[in-house]
Amino acid sequence: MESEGGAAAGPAETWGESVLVDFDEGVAWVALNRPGKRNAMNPSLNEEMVAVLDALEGDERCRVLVLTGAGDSWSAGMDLKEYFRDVDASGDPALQNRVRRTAAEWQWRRLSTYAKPTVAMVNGWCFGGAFTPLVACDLAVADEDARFGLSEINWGIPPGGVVSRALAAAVPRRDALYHIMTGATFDGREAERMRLVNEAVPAASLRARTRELARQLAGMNPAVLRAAKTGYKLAAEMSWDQAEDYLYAKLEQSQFLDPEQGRSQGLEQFLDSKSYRPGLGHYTRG
Ligand SMILES: CC(C)(COP(=O)(O)OP(=O)(O)OC[C@H]1O[C@@H](n2cnc3c(N)ncnc32)[C@H](O)[C@@H]1OP(=O)(O)O)[C@@H](O)C(=O)NCCC(=O)NCCSC(=O)/C=C/c1ccc(O)cc1
Repeated sequence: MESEGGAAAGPAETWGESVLVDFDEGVAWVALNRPGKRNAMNPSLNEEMVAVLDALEGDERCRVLVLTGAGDSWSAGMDLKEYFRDVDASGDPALQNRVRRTAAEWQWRRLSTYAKPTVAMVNGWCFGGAFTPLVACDLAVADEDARFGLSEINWGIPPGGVVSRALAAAVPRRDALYHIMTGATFDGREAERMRLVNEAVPAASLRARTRELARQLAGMNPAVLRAAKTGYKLAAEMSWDQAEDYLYAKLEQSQFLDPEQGRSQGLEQFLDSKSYRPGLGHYTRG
């Protein structure tokens, strides 16, 4: 994968056959790599992605993870042949359970509470099951001409896995039901309007804008970022009383786990040395 902004990225590492990882200044660019199949997610790609997420969690070269697709697709969703027809043909319920579990394992279970910030860079086709990792990523930037669709209804199934659950968490009800029920495609601009992605940009600036965002996150306090994003996501499922207790616990946990003691630095630099204003920017990490 080419790099922008003058930074030389190393050669992309392959993880098995279906995933590429390219490290560049604290950002791991993870590309689903079945461009000939529009990056449809088959069981072996799903297994590789579980391994990639595991490996990058402990890899210092990855401070932020960007999830994208090789070629002109982000992902055409689940592989209709290998994930559905071949598994049906096996007649093996245990196999079906295993492939479903592996897909869920990376597409939302690990990704949605990943220890590091995650950004989806939607560079093209995005269908069906691909909405799950898209919503699981913390932030998303799309090519304004990328095409999205909940195509399940077009080939005779309701959305499966947790696709509808992910939509309920991310987009307004009218938009979700319209697209679930019609299967109509929409572009990156429309995805931005319904807040499925943070922003949609022209293809020519997609990587540069994603890189800028990822680099910003890579420069921030990782312990506090982790507590902030996980706290938001999990508290959304709780009662207010539970959320208050949990978020205070999260706050105290982040101080305990933060080797740079960002809170003390932040208070000192504002109240004593008066070197910054928290309302307008960050403390300087020392
Ligand atoms: C508009 C596409 C994305 C691109 O069109 P194209 O650029 O003209 O490309 P082709 O259609 O010629 O596809 C190129 C190759 O990729 C293959 N391919 C292209 N998407 C695919 C594909 N999803 N599968 C399996 N081969 C494919 C396609 O068969 C073909 O293979 P080959 O003939 O060997 O070259 C088109 O391929 C397309 O409509 N793909 C299917 C999109 C789609 O409906 N995806 C499935 C959504 S449903 C879903 O994800 C389910 C979620 C779910 C989750 C969890 C659960 O437990 C249960 C359900």
